[in-house]
Amino acid sequence: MNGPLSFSLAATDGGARAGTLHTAHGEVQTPVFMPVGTAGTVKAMTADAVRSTGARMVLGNTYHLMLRPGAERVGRLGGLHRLMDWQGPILTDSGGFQVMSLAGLRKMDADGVTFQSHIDGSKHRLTPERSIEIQHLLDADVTMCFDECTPFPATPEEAAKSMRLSMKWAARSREAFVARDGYGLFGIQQGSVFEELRAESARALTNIGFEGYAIGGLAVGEGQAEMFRVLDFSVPMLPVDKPRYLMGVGTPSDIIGAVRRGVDMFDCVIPTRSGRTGRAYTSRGVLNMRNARYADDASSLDPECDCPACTRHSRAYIQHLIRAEEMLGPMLLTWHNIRYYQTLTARLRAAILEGRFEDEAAAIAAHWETPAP
Ligand SMILES: CNc1nc2cc3c(=O)[nH]c(N)nc3c(CCO)c2[nH]1
Ligand SMILES: [Zn+2]
Repeated sequence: MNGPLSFSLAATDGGARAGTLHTAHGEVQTPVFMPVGTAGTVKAMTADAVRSTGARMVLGNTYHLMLRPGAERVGRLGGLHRLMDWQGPILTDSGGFQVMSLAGLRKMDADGVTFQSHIDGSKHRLTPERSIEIQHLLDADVTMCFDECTPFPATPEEAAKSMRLSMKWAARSREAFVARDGYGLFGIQQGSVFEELRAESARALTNIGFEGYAIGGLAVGEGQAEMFRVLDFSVPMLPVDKPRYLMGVGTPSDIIGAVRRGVDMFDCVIPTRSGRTGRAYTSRGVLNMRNARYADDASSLDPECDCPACTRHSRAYIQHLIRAEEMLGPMLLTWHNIRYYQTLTARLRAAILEGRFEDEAAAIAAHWETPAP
């Protein structure tokens, strides 16, 4: 393909959108949910299993991969696609968020952040230039700007200072990014929960110009109502012809509400992390598969799901695997949860294309109300 990663809008239904991302590693239909593959693997899943869920784009993390196995090593070995044997597009986060939430001893300054590895205590430094270089070595189709996710809650003064630093880093990220056909750099809007700061951030990013725009600084403890309130004014500030990516979101109900407000792309650890802890996201709500009530339940985990866990096994078997701490337990539940999230976004996309988004959203949510059997 010629030119940078691009986005084409196929339909809108109210605020909701259906479109296509055109990337160096293929097309991706939106709304899209990207399974998190933090350290170069979607935990407990082979690449074939991830693909069989319908997922076409996954997320990787600069922070984890720079510490282990190392960015230059991943580059020498042919990049993340080669290592993972993943043919679809990969989006990598830029490291700032993970440093603040994971690393030991860290020192932020106007130029970047110095921190200690949570793995072996070794010292590292990330600047916008180094983060962009690492993401290039990883061969990410979508590179994220190096930013600071403003902690929540923040005063307007704290949020303004943090956002303005991220906007300086966004300009330096753009400068450092090496353009390649089908690859793109996304800016990340900050400004916490304050409308004027969100507007200032959107203006700064639009003036620099990016292939996509992320909404950062949310899903940090503000709660769903506050997140939706902020999205109501933040999303329309972003260019209508570029993809909007809400970072770190979320539950199925978060995703429906954010799609309603014009968000196109999502990533979240919920389906993978909760799968490993025995929680299943199903058409009838969330089931805790450790629960004794499933010991003799020969029925399917989710009667509406076509994944191996739901078509070839029973709730009783899955409960046994989780209780016995068998590896197959997290594998089957992760597989199912990722499949559930892919089915959700595919249903939302189909509904938007047919102008029946609200009906579909209501039908999906109605089933959650029925108490889990
Ligand atoms: C779980 N909630 C969440 N909020 C986020 C907010 C940000 C953010 O503001 N900036 C960057 N670079 N990443 C973020 C990430 C990691 C993406 O999964 C977030 N994840
Ligand atoms: Zn299933």
